[in-house]
Amino acid sequence: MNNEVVISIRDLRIAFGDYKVLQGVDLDLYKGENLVVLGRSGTGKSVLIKILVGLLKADSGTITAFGQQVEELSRKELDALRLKIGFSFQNSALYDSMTVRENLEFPLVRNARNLSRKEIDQAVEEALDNVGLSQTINQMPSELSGGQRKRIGIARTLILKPEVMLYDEPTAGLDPITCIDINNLINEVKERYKTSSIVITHDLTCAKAVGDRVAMLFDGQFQRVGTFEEVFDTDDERVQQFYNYNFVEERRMS
Ligand SMILES: Nc1ncnc2c1ncn2[C@@H]1O[C@H](COP(=O)(O)OP(=O)(O)OP(=O)(O)O)[C@@H](O)[C@H]1O
Repeated sequence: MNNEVVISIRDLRIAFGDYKVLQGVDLDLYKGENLVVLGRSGTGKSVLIKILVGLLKADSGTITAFGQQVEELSRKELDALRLKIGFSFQNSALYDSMTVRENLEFPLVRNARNLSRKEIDQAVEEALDNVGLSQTINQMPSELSGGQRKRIGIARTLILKPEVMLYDEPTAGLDPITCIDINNLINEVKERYKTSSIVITHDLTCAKAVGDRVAMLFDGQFQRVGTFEEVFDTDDERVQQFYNYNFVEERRMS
């Protein structure tokens, strides 16, 4: 991690009707770090990610990405920016009627990069190899386990070589061993692709394993930001409750 900021969010606000979800969010993502966003259900984590990728528009506030103020970009500039930010959806969002190969080719072809057949094949093979699933290239998503589907979803995002990765609940619905595999993969992606990442999760084991820093959202703002240990070293009841609930749940499950 270094001191270069790749995404900077200032005083971001959004409300749905009278319901204020984000109420002045400030956050910096540094180059090369994994930043984990924690928060209870409904605190606005997904809303924040959706604003970052342009699926939702904030009521006010600024986002600066790679030195450009997002609100001031033209449509064309925004499209170029979106290619630098890869979004790995919670449900992997694979196309069930396409093979793994076709799923991976899709973003390359759609973004019309004038690649040759050979270049496409190489990119698919490399992305699959980097998530450890070369052998699944001709399989259908329905033939894969939940953990494998997550990996393919991540490979499909990585194939465009984004500078920033956004992971939405990467370990949701996976068993504890598969969760460890996915955590390791997130760390490997950081090393191999030199990405900066925002990881949204409820899973404290994941937060601890991948987070260089953790940011905890409640009452519409990041109330605590720091290393995992720094964030949870507090008497704040809401933070303690979140910590205890998570680890108690995990013990119950194991
Ligand atoms: N398009 C929308 N219109 C109206 N309300 C919305 C919309 N999107 C989100 N919300 C509301 O904003 C709040 C925050 O939602 P969000 O999905 O960001 O929560 P979250 O922190 O990601 O929760 P979870 O961990 O359960 O996924 C919720 O109360 C949700 O109902």
